[in-house]
Amino acid sequence: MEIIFDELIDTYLATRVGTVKNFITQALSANLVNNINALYVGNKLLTAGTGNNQLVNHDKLVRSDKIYWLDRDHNNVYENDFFDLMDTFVTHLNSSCYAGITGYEFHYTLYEKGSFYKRHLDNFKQNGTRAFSMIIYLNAEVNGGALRIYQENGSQDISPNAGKSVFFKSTELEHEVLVTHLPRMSITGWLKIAN
Ligand SMILES: O=C(O)CCC(=O)C(=O)O
Ligand SMILES: [Fe+2]
Repeated sequence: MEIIFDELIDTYLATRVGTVKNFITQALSANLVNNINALYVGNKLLTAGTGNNQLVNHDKLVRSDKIYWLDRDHNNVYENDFFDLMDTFVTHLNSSCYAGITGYEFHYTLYEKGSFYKRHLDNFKQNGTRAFSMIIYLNAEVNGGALRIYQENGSQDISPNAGKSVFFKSTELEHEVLVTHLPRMSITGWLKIAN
């Protein structure tokens, strides 16, 4: 596991965008997909908003994904496997990079066919507890839906394949999700620092 964590951290340090394949196993990915499908059928997924907590706009021109927050209290074995993995990663990140992460939040995300998320920044420095953005992709099959990351010297497209994780500083990099031509599933989250 440490090798995978280090690849994510090293690619982040080298290029400001960390990526690694097989951050989670294909088996865990498939089980998390099943969870999203059950949430979808049970009508539990919420329309995602933009902006801060005081003012959440459900602006379908900006983003059209649907979300559901993970929680250990759900007592779902796969959700807890995911949290266990994240706890190990955060411990490793804090001890190897003094990152000072004190918490996190993660939601399941479903982009239905035709959905997208326009160019944005995940956090503005003023109210910043979201230090790092992290996405773990779950799709066995991908068609469209790349994550496009903008840097000064151009942009980079990342294909959202099952097991892959992406990691970058939330205040630093603008990015967007291109239109997906298949349902696109992921876990999206933020590693937080104390305010
Ligand atoms: O799913 C992705 O690739 C990125 C999602 C994203 O940018 C966000 O939820 O803020
Ligand atoms: Fe984002």
